[in-house]
Amino acid sequence: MARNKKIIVLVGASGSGKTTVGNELTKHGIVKLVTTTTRPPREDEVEGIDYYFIGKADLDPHHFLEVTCYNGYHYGLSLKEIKSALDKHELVHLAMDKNGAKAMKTEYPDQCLVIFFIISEEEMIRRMKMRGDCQEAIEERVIYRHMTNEEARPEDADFVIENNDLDQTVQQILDFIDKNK
Ligand SMILES: Nc1nc2c(ncn2[C@@H]2O[C@H](COP(=O)(O)OP(=O)(O)O)[C@@H](O)[C@H]2O)c(=O)[nH]1
Ligand SMILES: Nc1ncnc2c1ncn2[C@@H]1O[C@H](COP(=O)(O)OP(=O)(O)O)[C@@H](O)[C@H]1O
Repeated sequence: MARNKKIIVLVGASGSGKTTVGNELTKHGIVKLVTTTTRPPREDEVEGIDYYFIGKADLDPHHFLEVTCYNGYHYGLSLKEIKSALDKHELVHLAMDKNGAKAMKTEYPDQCLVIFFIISEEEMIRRMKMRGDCQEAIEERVIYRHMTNEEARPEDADFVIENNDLDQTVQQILDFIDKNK
């Protein structure tokens, strides 16, 4: 695949801002890759925009570049989604956990740029509350953070950022992408 194509992978704990920053990147013309999940949709999530929502029985791993299990649900990037996007676009982005980022780095070593968001536990909880997550979901994600050492920078991160000021974060990421084109 052409080296000038770039896949921006946003990684970080729940509430760190992957979705919000991803939406801003979309506004800047960077196309979002929509992944598939067995998790039920949140109130404001839209099929085909946030995720492709499917039942567990419908997830055939042969159709996916990778599948991860996060907090009891499966998530995966379909081969169809990535192939069709990379045929048409130079620059794409998506949010993934660390397993997904590793798989993408292995598959697309020259194209993949992993951006890792640092967030304290206190701020993560505050933001999940602000997003409207229920207490149970928040507790599950905090436990998941502890169990998986989610806050540790992944070894394959290309850029690490504290998403405090959204506009600043987006600009820093756009600058980083420009430098690595
Ligand atoms: N490996 C992998 N991770 C994914 C994929 N899609 C989403 N994720 C990640 O799965 C985790 C859980 O996502 P979600 O339930 O939407 O929770 P959120 O992080 O609180 O918004 C997040 O770290 C997502 O970035 C995928 O296709 N593959
Ligand atoms: N830089 C920021 N400052 C303040 N709030 C933010 C910032 N980035 C995101 N948020 C808010 O934090 C919450 C969680 O963000 P979200 O993008 O859903 O995180 P993630 O996709 O990583 O789980 C949302 O309510 C969002 O509006």
